[in-house]
Amino acid sequence: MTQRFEPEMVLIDLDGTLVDSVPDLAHSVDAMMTELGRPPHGEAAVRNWVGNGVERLVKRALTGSLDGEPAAADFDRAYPVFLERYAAHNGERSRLYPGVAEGLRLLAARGIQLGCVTNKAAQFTEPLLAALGVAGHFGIIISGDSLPEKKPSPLPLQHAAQQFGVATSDALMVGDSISDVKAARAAGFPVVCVSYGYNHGLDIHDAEPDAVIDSLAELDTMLA
Ligand SMILES: O=C(O)COP(=O)(O)O
Ligand SMILES: [Mg+2]
Repeated sequence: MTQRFEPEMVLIDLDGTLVDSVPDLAHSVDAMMTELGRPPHGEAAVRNWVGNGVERLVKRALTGSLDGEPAAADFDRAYPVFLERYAAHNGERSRLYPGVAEGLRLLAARGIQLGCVTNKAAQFTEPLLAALGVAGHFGIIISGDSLPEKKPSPLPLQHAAQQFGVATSDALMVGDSISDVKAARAAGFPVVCVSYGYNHGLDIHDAEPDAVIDSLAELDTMLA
């Protein structure tokens, strides 16, 4: 039986859900690596490293591993280079995934309140949403550094629900990664994941979201 949802508010993740931002992130990571005199990683590696914020991305690039901790001096040298490169190139090669523009329109047409909850730093989130022409859909935008904790903490989701005056049971989280599922579960939100995003190279079905969709437009078929 198809799962049915009846949300008053839908919170949507950014990287890997609304936007394929890896081309710009990988370009900036590789520009940083080159500037540090180190070999570039390429898009395929960077794709598995996105989703826990830009600091963690830079640490992953420096160590070549998901949980690696570089020497503080290496990080302090690399991080500002990455920030400067990404600020200059954010949005250039990034695109909305197919079905996103239509999916947002369908949600808005139902009168559902929309928020964007991302681990991306605020300095990059707002220009990216604006450049892709979708910023106006979101009544709230919560970035990775907007609050003391980011996903997988439930805090950003709880904060958005509170701002909209919506009970967590009347909310829905839509994301692409295990962090979105963990944050939603901890906040008491139902959660739907997209099949196409970034989940550190793992199948998102293994995280056991309530449903998996192949495009944001497909969500409309699951709403009561
Ligand atoms: O890792 C990031 O910077 C952003 O990730 P998110 O939009 O998928 O939360
Ligand atoms: Mg994501």
